[in-house]
Amino acid sequence: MTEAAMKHAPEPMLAIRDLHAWYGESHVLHGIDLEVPAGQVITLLGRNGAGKSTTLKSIMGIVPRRRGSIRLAGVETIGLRPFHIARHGVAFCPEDRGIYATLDVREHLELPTRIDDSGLSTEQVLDLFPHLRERLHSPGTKLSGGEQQMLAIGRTLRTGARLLLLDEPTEGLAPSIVEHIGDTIRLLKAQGYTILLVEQNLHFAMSVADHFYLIDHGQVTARYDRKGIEQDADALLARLGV
Ligand SMILES: Nc1ncnc2c1ncn2[C@@H]1O[C@H](COP(=O)(O)OP(=O)(O)OP(=O)(O)O)[C@@H](O)[C@H]1O
Repeated sequence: MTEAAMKHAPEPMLAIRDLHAWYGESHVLHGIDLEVPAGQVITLLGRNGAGKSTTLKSIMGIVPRRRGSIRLAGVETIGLRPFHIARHGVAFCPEDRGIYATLDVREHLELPTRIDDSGLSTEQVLDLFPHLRERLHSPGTKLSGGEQQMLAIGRTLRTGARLLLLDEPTEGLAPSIVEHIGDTIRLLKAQGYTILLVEQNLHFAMSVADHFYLIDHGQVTARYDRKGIEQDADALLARLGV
């Protein structure tokens, strides 16, 4: 690309450079570099403990100590607090889904802070996940794992965020529900959302993602496009230990 073309290239939705993160004395990310272009689905793959969740949490600013650069649509956020980072249009679905016993489905959907008016209404979320409409007054923890995951994703869509960070959305779910989550991710992508996904299920990841990063010991050790991941899938499955 010429210098002039580079000047006019749009900033990626998310650009991470030389990201380090620590829990107390424990140094767990060792210079992560990654880019998430707007409108794409990117998956982080890696063994347990590799640093995938910590990468997502670092983007949200909820890791105690981090260093490097995390730019959201060109804006540096490494020094910002979580609330301010969220206002730049990013929302996080944690691995434990963050669903409460004391709130019912409707309350979970009415609780999120809206960053602007582009967030879905509760009705629009219920149209996307009709199962939830039938469970509107059920306490969050009485829902099945799949319903909890739909609620966790639905809650992020209420905020108006356009970059969604999903941590292992298919973990522990039955195949038909995994398929529904896959359909939802493809639909969100078609609607222009950008998604950064952590996933252990390689076949699921291959069915939704455009690009893949392999994380090992807090570093990116490989990058694949769709074609590359298909060619390397068997070796990768052995490497991931799944
Ligand atoms: N709150 C914490 N306090 C201390 N160490 C932590 C904490 N959370 C994670 N770690 C450690 O940081 C490293 C990276 O963990 P992380 O959860 O990011 O890995 P992961 O790739 O997401 O794997 P998993 O699927 O097991 O969550 C691991 O060694 C883990 O034990």
